Amino acid sequence: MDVTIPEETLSDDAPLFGRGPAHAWLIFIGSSENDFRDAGGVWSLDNVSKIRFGRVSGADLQSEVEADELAIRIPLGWVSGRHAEVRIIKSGVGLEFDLCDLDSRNGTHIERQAIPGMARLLPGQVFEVGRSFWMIREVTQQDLPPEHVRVLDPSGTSNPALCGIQRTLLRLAPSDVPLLLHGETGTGKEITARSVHKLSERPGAFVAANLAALSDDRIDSILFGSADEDRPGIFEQADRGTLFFDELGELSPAAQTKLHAALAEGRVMRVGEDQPRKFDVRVICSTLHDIRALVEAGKFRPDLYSRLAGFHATLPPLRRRREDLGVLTKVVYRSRAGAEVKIATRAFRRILSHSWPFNVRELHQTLATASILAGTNGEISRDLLDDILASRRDMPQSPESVSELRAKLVSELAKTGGDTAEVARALQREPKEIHRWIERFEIEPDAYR
Ligand SMILES: Nc1ncnc2c1ncn2[C@@H]1O[C@H](COP(=O)(O)OP(=O)(O)OP(=O)(O)O)[C@@H](O)[C@H]1O
Repeated sequence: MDVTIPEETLSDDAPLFGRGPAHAWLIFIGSSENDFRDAGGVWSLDNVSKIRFGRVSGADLQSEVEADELAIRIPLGWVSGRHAEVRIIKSGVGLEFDLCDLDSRNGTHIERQAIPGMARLLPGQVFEVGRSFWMIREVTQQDLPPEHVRVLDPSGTSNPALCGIQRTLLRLAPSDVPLLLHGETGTGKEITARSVHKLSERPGAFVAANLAALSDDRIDSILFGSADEDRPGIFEQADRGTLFFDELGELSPAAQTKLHAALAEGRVMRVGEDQPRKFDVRVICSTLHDIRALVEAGKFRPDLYSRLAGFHATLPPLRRRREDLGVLTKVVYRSRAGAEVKIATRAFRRILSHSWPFNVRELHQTLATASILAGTNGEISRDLLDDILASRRDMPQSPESVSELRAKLVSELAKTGGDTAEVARALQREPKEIHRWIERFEIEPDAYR
């Protein structure tokens, strides 16, 4: 089957060409044949002009640098003794990579296409050497090994952009600098916020709030608490801890004003009380939207933005960090199914070529379902994955029929001028759900503005 990888998945590296001295990493995505052992390994290619791939006996992947050659020895029977090599050429525009098959028994592939002897390999492309999967990434500077950031991300990352973000977040974690985490749904914004809170060693609680789902009249009691009910608001609950606001870009103007006032004053009054209460919170916000664009469009208060975005990080979508798919697959299906489930190599190729529009959450759910449905031999097959991914295309879990739902969504978008927060309120749904439907139906909310 022909698979075309969207160009977007490769583009991480493109802007780096021509920007000073080029550096690159070789990344081992992993192999389902040995349960993703050593997946996520990274080698710097500084001073390396050739990478040689061949087989080794035993269980461990081995590597050795000799002069300017990096020898990678893979413990898989599918790999030939001398299987393939990558020649690295320094050119005026940066680094260039030629992948050569050395007459191997099982061939060498780039994005699932067998290469005819030799082919140009682009950074960000997945290449396959005897059922083991690899990638080269160009990086702007000689970077720290990704092991240094594993403490923040439970599964670790070998993606240079995400390594950089996580390194910065690690350094900022013990401070009270407010963080704004931007990214598509399911990219791990909340999980990142929780990790930052854990590392901050702030003694208070981590409190997650979604103000976008609330009507303006309920916001006061949620933010500030209620004297009648003797209930603290979220600022009090998160005192000396971390307050996580989900979906910042969906805040109504009234909610923005209240939030700004509370943060500026550092104290709140419960509804029905006239005694101010001080709080000390570290704020982390997440958003699907480009808040700076909302500020420029006059839809988000600039003073609130500047108060919340001490550091603004954009978490990459899964399709732009395919080097992490081996590690993420291993972590996810192990935690769901224990060690007894295996993934067929054909199924892992499917995982590598799927675009994962709902990111890590979609990968989690797909593998969780697949682990349960895996046949009596305990193997997740390519056909099973295809069936699960195809079933998702059909519709969100909802009692309404697809056409009814779509019609309602379009009509509310038209009524509200494309205001998704308003649509969520009108349809009594979470804004996140509205965004998932919009993506699923490929609707362009801007067209209704
Ligand atoms: N690096 C990761 N390792 C393991 N699991 C992850 C990782 N990133 C995300 N997940 C999983 O993906 C799911 C979504 O993560 P999370 O809720 O943090 O995403 P989000 O970006 O906040 O999504 P949304 O915008 O829809 O709220 C969770 O089940 C989480 O466990």
